[in-house]
Amino acid sequence: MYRVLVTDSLSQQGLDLLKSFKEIEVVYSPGMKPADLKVALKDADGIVIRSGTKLTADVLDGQTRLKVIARAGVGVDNVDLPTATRQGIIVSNTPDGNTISTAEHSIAMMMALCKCIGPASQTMREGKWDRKSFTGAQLAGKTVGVIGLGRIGIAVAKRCRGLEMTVLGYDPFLSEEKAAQLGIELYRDLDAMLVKCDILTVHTPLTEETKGMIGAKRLAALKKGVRIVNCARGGIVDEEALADAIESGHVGGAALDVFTKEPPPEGFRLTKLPQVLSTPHLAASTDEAQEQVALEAADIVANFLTKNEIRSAVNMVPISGKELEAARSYLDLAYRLGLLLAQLTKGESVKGARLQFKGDVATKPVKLIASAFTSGLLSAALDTNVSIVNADMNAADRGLPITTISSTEAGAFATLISVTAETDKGAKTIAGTTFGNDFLRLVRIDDFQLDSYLDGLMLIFWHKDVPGVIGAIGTAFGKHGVNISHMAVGRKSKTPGGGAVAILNLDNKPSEEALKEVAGHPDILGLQLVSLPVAGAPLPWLGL
Ligand SMILES: NC(=O)c1ccc[n+]([C@@H]2O[C@H](COP(=O)([O-])OP(=O)(O)OC[C@H]3O[C@@H](n4cnc5c(N)ncnc54)[C@H](O)[C@@H]3O)[C@@H](O)[C@H]2O)c1
Ligand SMILES: O=C(O)CC[C@@H](O)C(=O)O
Repeated sequence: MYRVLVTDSLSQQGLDLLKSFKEIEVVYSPGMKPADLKVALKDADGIVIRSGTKLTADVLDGQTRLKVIARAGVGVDNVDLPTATRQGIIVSNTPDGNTISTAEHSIAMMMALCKCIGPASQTMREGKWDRKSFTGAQLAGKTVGVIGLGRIGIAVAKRCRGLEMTVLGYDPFLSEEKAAQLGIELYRDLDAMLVKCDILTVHTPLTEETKGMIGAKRLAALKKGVRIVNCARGGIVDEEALADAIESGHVGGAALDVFTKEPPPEGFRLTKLPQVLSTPHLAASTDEAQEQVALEAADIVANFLTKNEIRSAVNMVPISGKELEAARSYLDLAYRLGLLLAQLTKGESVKGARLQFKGDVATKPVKLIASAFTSGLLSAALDTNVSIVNADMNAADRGLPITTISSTEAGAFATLISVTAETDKGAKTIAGTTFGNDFLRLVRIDDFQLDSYLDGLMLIFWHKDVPGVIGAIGTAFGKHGVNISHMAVGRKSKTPGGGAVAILNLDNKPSEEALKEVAGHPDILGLQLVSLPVAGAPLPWLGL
């Protein structure tokens, strides 16, 4: 049974969807305190949050059971992504569900600000009929500057065009062609755009670069009387500088849905100013948006836990459920090769690894398949869960280069993954292939070609290619009650008499005594017992 926490208010449709999975127990606890959250997460496989829950480094640190965080909304600035990633926790958001509602809110705020709706309504509530104090501005014919032209910025720009405004835009990642199609005059220099705006609206994420992007200097450079809208993230427009600029009369007013600290602290200057219209982070709070993001977030968590599908992850290579399914046997193969190589190089100091993808596997997401290999290679050595989410980060932390080359040209096999570990003792290469979708095979150990199952307990022994060795091992294991389920032998040359390697797949673990007896055979040059997950086991490379 999987346990999923929901720690912010979530629409009923999302909760119902989560509860409809019989494998999932839902704990709905909106507004949980950080200290309780840390404890509750110890017994949770997944969590669904909105912007109220702060998954800080402290809260996430040491959470070994948690596998997936779904943010019902866009911004993941309330999740410590490096800590989540380091621990192999997938973080997903629902990027599309609240775009329109948030764009509409931005337009509503812009309109209301320009028409003095907030303060005028307040005077009416107070029983006054005051027509002299309020003179608004018409939007048609005004110039609006949109910073950040992603989903919401573009939806806002389109609506502004509909209101007959001139739309200027600044976003380093939008092409001139796309901007032209949308009727947006694109600027590559933010300061050149700012001096032209009657209204400025921001729609970027909060990043190191965008934090305080509109500070005192840029506010001073704006036209006198400019109006500012922020329905993206608090802090993109510097709050202190904005309050100063409004009090000085340079900025005409501001409409704010978001704040650096939410809720803002007692005595917060900005929201007290009459020229400021504010809402408590409400842009996405519509029935439609909340239903949509809740359904998407519930779907993300449930599908990950019950079907191992990864959707809208923000901390790993993007991959659709279909692509993941198509690459699943290769991910599993690469993970097992990594795990096997780690055991074969035990006691050596691994300096890096080289991967070669040949044939069909090269048409799949090889970066992710390489991460699955790395998760296998490192999971034996690290006591943290190493999955495709955090494998590359863990390798980089250890200064372990993992390089890949791929070619769609098939060789002797329709598909082949070869992996080589460079260690202080030299290089060790193994290679594997898939037989159908479900059968994973080891086909090479160094210079030996063979065909062995890649699962469960495997006894690998290097021996002289002379008669009697295999029979003697069979007899010894028979005596000690060890059942052999499969055997593969490979030798370097085509003719007998040289070196050979054999792999026995075993149903049960041989005793020390049995291993000693086998190792004592005069023609056995070395042996190693290794262990891989049984075929069809849960997927450790996904953190499961
Ligand atoms: N108030 C709310 O309730 C609410 C609801 C939804 C989203 N949001 C916030 O709105 C913002 C935009 O969301 P979105 O879905 O459009 O995101 P998005 O990722 O689709 O778009 C963000 C855009 O910002 C641009 N950008 C990034 N850095 C920039 C920079 N330095 N200068 C200029 N442009 C830059 C990106 O290129 C991108 O096009 C986010 O901060 C999100 O958290 C708020
Ligand atoms: O959870 C919310 O309502 C806010 C959502 C919004 O800030 C977002 O980034 O999607």
